[in-house]
Amino acid sequence: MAKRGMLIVLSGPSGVGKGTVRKAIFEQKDNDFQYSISMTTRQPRNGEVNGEDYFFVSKSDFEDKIAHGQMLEYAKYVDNYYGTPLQYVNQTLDSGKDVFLEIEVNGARQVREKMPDGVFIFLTPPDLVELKQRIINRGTEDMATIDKRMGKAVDEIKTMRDYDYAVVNDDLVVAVDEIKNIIKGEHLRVTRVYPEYQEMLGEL
Ligand SMILES: Nc1nc2c(ncn2[C@@H]2O[C@H](COP(=O)(O)OP(=O)(O)O)[C@@H](O)[C@H]2O)c(=O)[nH]1
Ligand SMILES: Nc1ncnc2c1ncn2[C@@H]1O[C@H](COP(=O)(O)OP(=O)(O)O)[C@@H](O)[C@H]1O
Repeated sequence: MAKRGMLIVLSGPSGVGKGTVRKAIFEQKDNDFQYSISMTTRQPRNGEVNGEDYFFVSKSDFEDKIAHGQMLEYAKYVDNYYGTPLQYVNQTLDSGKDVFLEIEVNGARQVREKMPDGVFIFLTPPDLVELKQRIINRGTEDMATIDKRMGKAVDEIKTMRDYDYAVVNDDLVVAVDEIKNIIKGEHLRVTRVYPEYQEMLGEL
């Protein structure tokens, strides 16, 4: 049986650049992990594709999946549900492949409780002024929604200490590189417990 894959969780406040960083990571083809597409009740934005950006579903469908235990985690975020379908994650990890989640902080906390072996990475903004500017620049939310999101951001940033790593998303290229290095480093730690490597590496 294949060794179970590693779960990688990227979280952080809305607008910090999680989606941008995730897309940049997956545009580079030199990685071997699978992105878990989230499910949401939010309306698709212009250009978003069902089954690529998210699985867009109705509130009743989402609640049905929660009731049937089909979500690894979920959160209500600014009036909409967001969550990770459980089956894809388990099947992919069982097949020996790594799975990458990009989720908000409440969901990350639930995953940490269920799968503490995962690697938890917090993406943090250089500062709050820059965070607000990024959400405004993106132009996808009205001012009332932006204020709601900023209100949550401070509480979200306080959870940083619960993570294995914090990466500052100042320069996108640097942040992407740091995340890829973290994942590589974690793999090395895992492979070091293999008996056949112990001889090569000596006393660990
Ligand atoms: N808990 C949880 N959060 C998610 C999931 N998918 C996306 N999110 C988060 O939900 C929040 C809102 O997402 P979205 O409406 O797409 O806005 P954006 O990430 O700010 O572009 C973001 O913080 C996402 O990272 C998920 O499956 N579970
Ligand atoms: N390193 C960065 N420097 C400047 N702007 C960035 C950076 N990373 C992301 N952004 C911008 O910030 C905004 C929010 O990014 P997004 O990926 O949607 O955040 P999140 O998924 O965390 O909500 C977008 O307009 C994006 O282009």
